[in-house]
Amino acid sequence: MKIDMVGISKSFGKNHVLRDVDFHLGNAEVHALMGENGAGKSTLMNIMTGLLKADAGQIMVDDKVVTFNGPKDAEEHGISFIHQEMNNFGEMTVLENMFLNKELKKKFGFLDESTMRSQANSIFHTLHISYDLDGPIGNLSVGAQQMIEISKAMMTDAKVIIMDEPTAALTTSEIRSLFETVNNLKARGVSFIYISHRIEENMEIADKITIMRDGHTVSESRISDTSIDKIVTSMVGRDIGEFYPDRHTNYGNTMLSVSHLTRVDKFKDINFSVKSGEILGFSGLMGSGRTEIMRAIFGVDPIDSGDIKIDGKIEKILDPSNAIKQGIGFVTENRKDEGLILDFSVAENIIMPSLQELVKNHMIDETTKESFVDLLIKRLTVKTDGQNISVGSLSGGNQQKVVLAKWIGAGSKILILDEPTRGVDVGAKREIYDLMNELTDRGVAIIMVSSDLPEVLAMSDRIAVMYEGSLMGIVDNNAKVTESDIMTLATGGKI
Ligand SMILES: Nc1ncnc2c1ncn2[C@@H]1O[C@H](COP(=O)(O)OP(=O)(O)OP(=O)(O)O)[C@@H](O)[C@H]1O
Repeated sequence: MKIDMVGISKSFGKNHVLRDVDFHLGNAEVHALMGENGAGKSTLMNIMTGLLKADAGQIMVDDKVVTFNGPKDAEEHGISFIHQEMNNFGEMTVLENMFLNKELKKKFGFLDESTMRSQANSIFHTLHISYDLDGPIGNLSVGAQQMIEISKAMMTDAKVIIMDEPTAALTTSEIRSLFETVNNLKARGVSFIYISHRIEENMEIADKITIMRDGHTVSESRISDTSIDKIVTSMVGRDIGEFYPDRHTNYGNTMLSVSHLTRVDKFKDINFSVKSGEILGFSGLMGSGRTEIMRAIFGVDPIDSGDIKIDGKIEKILDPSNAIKQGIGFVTENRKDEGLILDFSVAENIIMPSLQELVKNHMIDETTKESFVDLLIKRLTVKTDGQNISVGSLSGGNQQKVVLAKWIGAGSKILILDEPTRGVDVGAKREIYDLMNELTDRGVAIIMVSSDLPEVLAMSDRIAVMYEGSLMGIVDNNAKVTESDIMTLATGGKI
């Protein structure tokens, strides 16, 4: 099936998000869609799937003009959207999730469980996967849940599958099996629209690539006719030079140290420290306990034993407000649930941990607040229509920048960044790396949890590697350390 979108425009109020955009998806084709945060990719896809209505333009399926009044219309044409935040109900079983709102019934309204089971198993068979249909879906890894989403799409006989940042939370081997599945389905005639900020992956999996900038399509090319440099330049409209800035280090005192930190079933006997001016990378597979350690340090989860020292003094951090008082900031990996209040404005979110400094005579000093927020929005180049619009209406990458702005504004001395560049475009990534350098130059201690190995190797001064709740080692990062050394430790091996 092929889809052509022609002359698509869309505005939200005064914000012209898409202007006369063309997008062409061929039959049995993997088509990468790239562009900076806020370029309009999700909006375009929301129009293709009937979630939003375009102000102008046409959608054609196999050369026939179609009108989608809602997601059901698009689904009936075989178009399926797998969102980044999957809408699974963790307590429900795999089978229940797969047939949610699409339950098969026998006569008299009884559930036709055996047919549902055999349909689910037959899709699994096609995709060469196998999961326990009766286990809670919440117990599966993100990668496995993604496979279930693809299975769901296949059950609706999808001919076009749109994936938004599908590999952001996947391990290397899960990425391999996802790619295998995509190629497998492509061979059966399914097309994919693949939205990802990871250029190397796009080059590997896609046949074609469309690049958007500021609500326009700037180029469409075959992958074989383009290069990483060309893609980056057309995305940001300029040459950004190297991906990673140089690190120059000048350490001060130890700012944070933990000894024998243990939380039963999550992590055990963790010992490490981080100095002022240092970036300590935290590597490890999904579920290895990295985020759990950070949550405990920030007082979100309790610890069972061990000590946390700040500036050489043992501190009991019982909740996040204690942690903030101790100068700790936490950019969470899960910005939607923990990092931001989506209905609140950009300004309200940014000032949250800094309220005390902005209050004069029991009132927020509005002028100081405005210039404080404005400075941070400019510093982090947050693309927003103003500081008073709701954070929920920003694009994903810009929401991430707001979380960063919040903690930088709070003047944190110890900054924990959990997957700080997930979902962030290349240009903005570079800005975040520059910012990390600037913060460490000012004496901030940074702990960076990241699943992006090139990023860990480029930006960390030392790298701590976790495996199944244990710290396997902390390596000094020098030119000799390789991705495969880190992977060896992360999978329980020794180097
Ligand atoms: N419901 C909405 N109301 C108001 N503005 C919106 C809404 N949805 C999107 N926007 C705006 O449209 C612009 C494009 O957003 P979109 O999510 O399409 O970008 P994107 O290219 O997918 O970005 P990212 O890579 O960060 O996910 C942004 O400026 C965003 O603030």
